[in-house]
Amino acid sequence: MTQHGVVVVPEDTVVGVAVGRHFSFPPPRTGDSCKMLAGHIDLSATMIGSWLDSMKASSPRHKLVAPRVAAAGDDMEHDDDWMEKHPSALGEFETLAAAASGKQIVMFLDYDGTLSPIVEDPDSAIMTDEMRDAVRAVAEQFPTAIVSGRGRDKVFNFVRLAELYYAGSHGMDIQGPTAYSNHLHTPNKEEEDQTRSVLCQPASEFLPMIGELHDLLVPKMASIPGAKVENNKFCLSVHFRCVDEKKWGALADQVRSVLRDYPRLRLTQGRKVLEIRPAIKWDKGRALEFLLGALGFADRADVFPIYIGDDRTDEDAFKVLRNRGQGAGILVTRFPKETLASFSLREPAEVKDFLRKLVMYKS
Ligand SMILES: O=P(O)(O)OC[C@H]1O[C@H](O[C@H]2O[C@H](CO)[C@@H](O)[C@H](O)[C@H]2O)[C@H](O)[C@@H](O)[C@@H]1O
Repeated sequence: MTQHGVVVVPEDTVVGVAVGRHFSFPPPRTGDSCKMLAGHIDLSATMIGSWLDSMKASSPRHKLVAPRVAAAGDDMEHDDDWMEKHPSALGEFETLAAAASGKQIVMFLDYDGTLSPIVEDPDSAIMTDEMRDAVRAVAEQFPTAIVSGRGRDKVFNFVRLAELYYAGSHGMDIQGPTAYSNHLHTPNKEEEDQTRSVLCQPASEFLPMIGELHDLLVPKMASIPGAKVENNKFCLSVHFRCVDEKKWGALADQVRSVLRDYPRLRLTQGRKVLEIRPAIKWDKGRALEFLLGALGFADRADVFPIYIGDDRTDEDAFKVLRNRGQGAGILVTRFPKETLASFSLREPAEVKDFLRKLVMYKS
């Protein structure tokens, strides 16, 4: 839906799922599911008339109850159905491993809600040492990238693994590893230099505009208790997780009034956050494609990208995998959600278990 020239996309909206009747993996290269979720436009069409409704819709209340933890009286019918279409990547690990067999796995990991649990204060979303060890072990086996809405430096400071690729600002700020990694099985200088030189910043011209908008929004948001503006370099996040629901309308109005003067920026909605970013054709899916190309896998049939993420912005990457007919998208969620991912995991702890299992399988 477009409101005053700004596109708003609900991120956590709980909707009915119509992605085929049964789980099929690998997913079809092109199919109804891709058409249904083609970009943000279809989804916005399901939105209820206003920003406020959209923000409220981003607070799902029905938790996903997987069969293994079902309690008496739980509404199992919907969950069973959803789980059948998006089975646990842990439960179906053998299926996934069989599909990846003989192929080069490339791992893509979202940060918030995937490697660290969602917390109230965005600056406190730390990653546990156990999770860091699991990611480090994966990166020893496969090329591994962090793909986040956060600024690249900020997400690096949380993850602190120099051997990874980082794609910050929703993929608009990409940099290769700054330390050698074992997955480069031929550690010659030329190859290492090539890897380190990977850099892509398709929205660099927007940097002054984003800075200007940040300086305008901070004093406006100061009047709304609990609101927080986060500078993610090529994007901005306006957090409302700690804002009284009665003030959400005022917050949305303030953001909308400021954005009216910036037609080259667009708005999406994440988990209790409004995300402002350049209106260019670049997203986490494009970042995934760029990195596969930089790694030399653009046209290779023997590559198996795995993308794990929890948010609406990760759907762009799941869609790329569907369109390529390659790899596996894994959605981290406790709620049944419309998604193009093939598998699911319920929380970061399960992501950690999955990463560990993958490392053990490959060693
Ligand atoms: O792509 P991601 O790495 O998932 O980044 C998306 C947004 O994540 C962060 O916000 C979310 O996590 C916070 C910490 O748990 C939470 O407080 C907030 O409500 C969530 O929306 C990050 O702070 C944002 O800048 C990112 O856009």
